[in-house]
Amino acid sequence: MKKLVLLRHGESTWNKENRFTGWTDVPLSEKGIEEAREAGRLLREGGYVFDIAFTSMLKRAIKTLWIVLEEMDRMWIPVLQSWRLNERHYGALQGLNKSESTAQLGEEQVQLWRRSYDVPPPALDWDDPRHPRHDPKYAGLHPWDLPATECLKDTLERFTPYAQEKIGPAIRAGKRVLLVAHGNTLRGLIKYADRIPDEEIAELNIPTGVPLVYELEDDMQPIRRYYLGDEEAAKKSAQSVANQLKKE
Ligand SMILES: O=C(O)[C@@H](CO)OP(=O)(O)O
Repeated sequence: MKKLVLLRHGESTWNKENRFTGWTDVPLSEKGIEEAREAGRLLREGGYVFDIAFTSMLKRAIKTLWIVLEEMDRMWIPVLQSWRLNERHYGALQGLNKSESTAQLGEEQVQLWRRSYDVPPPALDWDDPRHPRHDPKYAGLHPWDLPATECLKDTLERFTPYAQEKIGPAIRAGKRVLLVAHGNTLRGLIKYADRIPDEEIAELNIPTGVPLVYELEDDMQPIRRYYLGDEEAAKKSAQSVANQLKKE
C-alpha cells in the first residue's frame, strides 16, 4: 500500500476576511501559521516521513509547506513548485467579500460561480493589473496559457498533466509524497481520484491546515481517505468553508 498526504494551506489573511482569493498572493494569518505548525506536529507524531514535496507558486501554500517541513525536521527534501498547483483562478471575483457578493448578486448566482463544476466567474480583463501576465512569477509562461478565470473543470485540466507527469511517477517510484495546495485544486484532485460526479463535487469542502491522508493500492487505486487528528473538528471546519457565503 502507498500513502499520499494532501494539505490545504493554513488560513490566509483573505480567508480570514472572507474574500475570494484565487491567484492573489496573500500571506498566512497568525492562525494559519499555527495551523501549519499543528499539521507538522500531527504528521511527525503520526510517524509520517516525506521524501519529496510539491506545492504551488503562492506564498500561503509555500509557507505552510516550509513550516510543516521545519516541524518535521525535513527541510532538506526536494520541493517542486508549479503554477499548475495554484488555486483555481477566481477571475473578477478575486478580492470581493463572499457574503457581500452574495447579498448583492444573490446566493444562487454566487454559488454557481463558486461551486458549479463548469461555470467560470467573469474573467479579468487582459489589461487588468491583476491579470497574471503582469506577475513576474509567471514570466516564463506564454501569457495566453495563463488563466483570467477558471471553473473547477479548467483547474483540473491544468492540474492533471502535472499530476500525471510529476506526482504520480514519484508515488509509483516509492517516494513518500506531501502535496501542499489549495481548496479547489485539492477538490479537483479528490474528484478525479474518487470519481465524484460533477453535480456532487459542490458538496465537498476542505478545511485549512488539516492533513488528508490517501491510502492507495500499489496500482494507485484509492483505498480510502481520512483527516489526521480530530475528525469532528475537521468536519466542522469544512462546514464553515461551505457556509462562507452566509457569514457577516
Ligand atoms: O477564495 C478562494 O480562492 C477559495 C479558497 O479560499 O475559496 P472558495 O472556498 O470560496 O472556493
